[in-house]
Amino acid sequence: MYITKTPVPAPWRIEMTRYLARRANADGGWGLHLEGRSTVFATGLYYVMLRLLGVGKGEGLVVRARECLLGLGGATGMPQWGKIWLACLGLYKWEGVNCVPVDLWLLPSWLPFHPSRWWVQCRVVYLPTSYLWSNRCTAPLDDLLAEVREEIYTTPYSAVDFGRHRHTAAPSDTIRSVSGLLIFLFSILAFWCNYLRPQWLLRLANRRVGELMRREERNTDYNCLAPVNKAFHMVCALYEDGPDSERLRRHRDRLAVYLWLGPDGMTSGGTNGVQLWDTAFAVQAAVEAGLASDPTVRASLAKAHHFLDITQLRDDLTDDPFRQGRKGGWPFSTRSNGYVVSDCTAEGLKAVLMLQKELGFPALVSDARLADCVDTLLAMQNADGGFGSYEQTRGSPLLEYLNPAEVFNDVMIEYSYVECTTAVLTALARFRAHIPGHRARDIEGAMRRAVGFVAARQRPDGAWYGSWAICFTYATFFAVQAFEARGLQYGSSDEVRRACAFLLAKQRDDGGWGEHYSSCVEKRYIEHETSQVVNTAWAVMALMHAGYPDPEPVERGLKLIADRQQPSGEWLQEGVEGVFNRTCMIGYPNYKLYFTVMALGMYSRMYLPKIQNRG
Ligand SMILES: CC(C)=CCC[C@@H](C)[C@H]1CC[C@@]2(C)C3=C(CC[C@]12C)[C@@]1(C)CC[C@H](O)C(C)(C)[C@@H]1CC3
Repeated sequence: MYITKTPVPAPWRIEMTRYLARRANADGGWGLHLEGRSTVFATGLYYVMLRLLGVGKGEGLVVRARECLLGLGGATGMPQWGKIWLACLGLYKWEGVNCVPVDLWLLPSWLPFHPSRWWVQCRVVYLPTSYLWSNRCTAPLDDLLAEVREEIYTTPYSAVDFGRHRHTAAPSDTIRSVSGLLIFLFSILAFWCNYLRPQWLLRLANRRVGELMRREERNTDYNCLAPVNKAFHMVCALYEDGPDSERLRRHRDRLAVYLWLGPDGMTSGGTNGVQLWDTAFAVQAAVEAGLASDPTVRASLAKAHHFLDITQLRDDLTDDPFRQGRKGGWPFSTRSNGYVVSDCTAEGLKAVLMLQKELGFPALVSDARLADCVDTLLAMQNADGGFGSYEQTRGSPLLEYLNPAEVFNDVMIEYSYVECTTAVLTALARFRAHIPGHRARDIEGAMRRAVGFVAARQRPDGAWYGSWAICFTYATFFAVQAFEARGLQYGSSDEVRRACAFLLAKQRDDGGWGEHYSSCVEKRYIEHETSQVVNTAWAVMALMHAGYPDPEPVERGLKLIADRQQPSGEWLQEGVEGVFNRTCMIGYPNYKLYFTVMALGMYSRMYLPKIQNRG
């Protein structure tokens, strides 16, 4: 907003500053995520943000943040993604940013390292940043920027030798080191970009990148895939189309979709919301708990049903060869986001099937549209039998050697995930039970290969590693459902028995489960200081899906969940729930509301009748 001279409304300034003040660590800095220790990446960018929001150099929040930043070595240690922003603002020189050449997008797509083969979240970030880097887009220096320049380094700005800091990343920020191969390639590419590449080729590549960017904007109603590429696109729109352009105006109109005003102030979400995902699970929880006969809940389910109907993606994109087929699928948030996600599609499909085929809701979504959904899912399966997030895997894991980001691991290509795979498998099973005539053999084959993938991913200790929430309890909750969908439970499957043994070994004296987010980072089960209702809900549901014969551990877990429910009906916020890229945590504040209800409901459906029969 600062670069494009988009005024920040006064309430936003106040609330964003309040958010940063409430979320600052004791050392004055901020981390990569809500609970993380301070890094140069976060502290440096938030420092600059506070200053641009008008907070004075001498104010406490800013003074403490500056001390923290300089204590961590100053902004030269910023990872590449942060350096790009500083360079756009003229607070860092482009010669100190490793190259992101636009030329990449002119290469033929059969090349094994072509950007179309990268994970879409990564690809969409390097598209606009290639434009910004290759054209050295820099905001004009003004008084404020000139001041801030002098505040973020341990030496005066003029004394920083930026060219020497291309590969510098502070120890606090280095989750992975950039490969020697890439450092070598960077120097060749920099030479090409700086000295050899003819101007006409730069113009051609700029035009190509511009077309691809406009396509992304058009296809997402100017939201773009996520806030990271959205912000870069908005700056590109200024440089390509000018300050008064229609394109920039449309970007401005779509800023607020990412902003979230909560009790701590205003922040940005990782997406334009969690609408489809939360709706699909809330529906499943209500159905699981047998609440659909309650008139209030039924009215709310009817509205959810309408939302599921209007959020389904109804067509494939004809103008974008890089995009996965999406007809009949569901996105994570809203239809305007437009990107199909395998497990969002699966959970959406399950919710619609429950409502329409099991509870007698009207057929808003026709069988033909449900069949489109299944076709799209089947086309997303990977060669290893698993399912990725947005697309089929298109490149080799060797591409990780070309990952230029210091802060994110395993982001270069799509991988198969246990959670996504199970979600799809269970959705296919439910679909086949209701519509047995559509591609029954393909579905059977896909299910067989999917469960094979899940089985192969089980760890020797019986658990599965979770990629999208914390962590082993989450993935194990999914994985046992994959076996259940194939008729395999405690009595018939060794894998399921080992999964139960793992979970039982982690149950705590108070009956709950509590997993700390560092499980994701360190890839081993790490206890939280306290039991967590969300982990507990996943663990007891896993035991129930597994058909674990003894209800006692399940009951003890549910007792903890019930005891923590507030008189208002809600559960209070506990530790952060989600994760991406192994290291970055992300909140899912509704998990504590619907997974708890789902667990309680599942028990009342499965066990209570048996107990009542026993008298
Ligand atoms: C690269 C950066 C920092 C971009 C912004 C963050 C995005 C990459 C994150 C934010 C939310 C996020 C974790 C999400 C997902 C992918 C990565 C996202 C979009 C997906 C869709 C992957 C599949 C998962 O099963 C699930 C559906 C839970 C999540 C939802 C949120």
